[in-house]
Amino acid sequence: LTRDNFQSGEWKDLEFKEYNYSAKGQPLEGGNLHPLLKVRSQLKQIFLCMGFEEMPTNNFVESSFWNFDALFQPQQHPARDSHDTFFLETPSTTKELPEDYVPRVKQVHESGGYGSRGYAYDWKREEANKNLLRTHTTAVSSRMLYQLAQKPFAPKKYFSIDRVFRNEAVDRTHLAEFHQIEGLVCDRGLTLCDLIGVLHDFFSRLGMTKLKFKPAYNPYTEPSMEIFSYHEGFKKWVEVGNSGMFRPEMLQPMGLPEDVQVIAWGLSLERPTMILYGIDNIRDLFGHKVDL
Ligand SMILES: COC[C@@H]1[C@H](c2ccc(C#Cc3ccccc3)cc2)[C@@H]2CN(C(=O)Nc3ccc(OC4CC4)cc3)C[C@@H](O)[C@@H](O)CN12
Repeated sequence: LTRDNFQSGEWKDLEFKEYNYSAKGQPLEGGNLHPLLKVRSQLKQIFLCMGFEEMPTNNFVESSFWNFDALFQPQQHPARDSHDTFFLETPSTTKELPEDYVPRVKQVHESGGYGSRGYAYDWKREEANKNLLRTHTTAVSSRMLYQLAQKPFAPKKYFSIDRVFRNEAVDRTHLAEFHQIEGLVCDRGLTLCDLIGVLHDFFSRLGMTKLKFKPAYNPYTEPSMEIFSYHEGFKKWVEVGNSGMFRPEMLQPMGLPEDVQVIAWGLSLERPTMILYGIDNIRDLFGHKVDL
């Protein structure tokens, strides 16, 4: 039956078969949410249920100052080399740094303070001005903690889940960029026990109830711990993240009260997604399939 033969009246001389009301319709090809986005919203819900606020991470470009110097990461540290970090050509430098804070960062790098000996080198403003693609969301954490220090102190719990960029060799499980997940708690009198406790709470919400911790090193946390979880499926311990207590050399120059500590941890979004979805090549997570 068409519009034409209906309007012309031709339909009266035509023969039509019975309408089959139980015929199945065409399968609807709806879209699917991307696995990364599904795991990201699951993790966001976990943080929100734990009372954490999301940090604003909508700046991929960062200054070396917030990405490294504010975190007490020395200017000669290998991670600051262009072999590990993507530096920008245009705009190559930032002009906006808090001029009252920069001298305190310079001082703590050069001669320490707050019980630290510092690194005894000439800290250069030009190095701190260099723009880069942030290598970790801890750059955002440093900005947020500095802002927190500019107001009368109130405890805070922050989280971030966003893209970070590292100039590293790519392989089956590593790309030059990945999504970092980071949580931090800022309060008076926090200890390593509080860090271990919040890690058990967080990872238990991901089904990981058997954790163990190994001493580690980060330039901006002391003590630091690698986090391992026993994977019943693989029957082995899997490294599921890194954590630590931000150093006084990072927190004190910001102006946070002396009795305030910050515990923090991080993991990637790709690793849990690949394991949860049984994906063994990270390229299968992104775009067209490139068989190497
Ligand atoms: C360039 O590598 C960095 C990335 C990424 C990572 C590592 C450290 C941090 C951090 C931090 C930090 C530390 C102190 C203070 C603030 C932030 C963030 C991401 C993962 C961190 N890792 C990681 O995600 N592993 C992981 C996480 C969850 C998971 O869930 C499965 C369902 C069971 C499985 C695995 C550990 C390793 O994969 C590691 O080899 C790769 N790491």
